[in-house]
Amino acid sequence: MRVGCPKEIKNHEYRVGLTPAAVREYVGHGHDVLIETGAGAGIDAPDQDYQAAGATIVGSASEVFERADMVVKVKEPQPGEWAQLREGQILYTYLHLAPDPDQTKGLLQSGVTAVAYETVTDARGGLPLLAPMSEVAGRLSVQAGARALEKAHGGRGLLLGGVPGVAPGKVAIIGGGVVGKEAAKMAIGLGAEVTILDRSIPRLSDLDDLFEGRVMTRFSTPTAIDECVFAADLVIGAVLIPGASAPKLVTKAMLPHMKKGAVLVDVAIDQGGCFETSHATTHAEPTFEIDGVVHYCVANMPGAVPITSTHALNNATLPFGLALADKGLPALNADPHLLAGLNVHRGLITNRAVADSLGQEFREPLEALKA
Ligand SMILES: NC(=O)C1=CN([C@@H]2O[C@H](COP(=O)(O)OP(=O)(O)OC[C@H]3O[C@@H](n4cnc5c(N)ncnc54)[C@H](O)[C@@H]3O)[C@@H](O)[C@H]2O)C=CC1
Ligand SMILES: CC(=O)C(=O)O
Ligand SMILES: [Mg+2]
Repeated sequence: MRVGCPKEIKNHEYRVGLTPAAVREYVGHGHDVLIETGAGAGIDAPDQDYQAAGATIVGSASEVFERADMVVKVKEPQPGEWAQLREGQILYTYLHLAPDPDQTKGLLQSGVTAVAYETVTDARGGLPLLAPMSEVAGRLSVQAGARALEKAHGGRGLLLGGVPGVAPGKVAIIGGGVVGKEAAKMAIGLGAEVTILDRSIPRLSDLDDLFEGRVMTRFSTPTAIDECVFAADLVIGAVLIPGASAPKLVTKAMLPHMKKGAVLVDVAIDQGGCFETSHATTHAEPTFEIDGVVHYCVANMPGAVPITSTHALNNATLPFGLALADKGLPALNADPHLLAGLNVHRGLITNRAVADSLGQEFREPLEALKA
């Protein structure tokens, strides 16, 4: 198969779909790999490294889209990219379609077969291709929140860890999955007072064991959310219902009851956000303020640390990517976990949560693949 990787074009997105090490594996499996010139610049991987791994460097993204049987990316395709996709081609990347009807329409019209990293599953009920970026974003969320809390950045002017004799800041983390756990580690490391809210009692129990009393856990009800959000200096939104739009757990009406200059970091923004007042921002302009509350809603947080993120992402995407390249569409029939990643195929939506969130028709993926 001919596998292609264009340079990412989203605002301040410096990750790349394939590392030279991944290219070497695809080439070792007998595939041709096309890399857009400069695609690896953000991870300090020049064209020569890709050539040494066996790739062919091409001069433009359009050549990658035109010649590749499978396009490997990081972020959801941008409007100029949808137009270049076609039937019979596989797109392997993050998509986050539930809150994005325009992109969904673009993909449906292209006829492409689109496998979304964020809905591929594993045997333990996890999301193995989302997890590495959730680890990065979870850790970054506290860094971003701490910075936004600085007075010059619009925040309360509070140091999360306090100092001897002065109380630390309070951090409320809504959603105790991968993002929530990593955020908690960082917030504890800074010395903050941390509460994690989740709807899963087994998850709260695991977190309680893991942190040995260093975090408070709360079952996530509207009342518990009110209490924690109103008391917090920093709130991190980290909930997920896989594939679906995020539930709005912090409403606009709650903002006036929060501390002035408190910070909301909505990591779940890529699924539409879990704060009613969130809208996606970019690394160029990451924050905005509503009712005295600073919002940070960057939808590609891991793009800020592309070296760490790209290697972590490739570690996870490589085995499934090789299966797709080796077998083509039958790889989806052969592996229910990879099949769970199929979101769009030849003009059909094949992920139920995506279809339901968008109010569109759902087609069983195995049935769609037969069509
Ligand atoms: N903005 C960015 O750059 C990035 C965003 N993300 C996003 O972060 C979000 C979280 O991802 P993960 O931690 O990997 O998901 P996860 O599935 O590991 O954890 C989500 C948690 O939310 C909990 N939850 C669901 N409904 C809840 C409710 N009403 N109240 C409290 N908890 C609730 C679940 O029980 C689960 O423990 C996702 O939307 C993901 O796409 C991930 C990476 C980067
Ligand atoms: C998961 C995601 O949206 C990201 O890594 O950018
Ligand atoms: Mg995103």
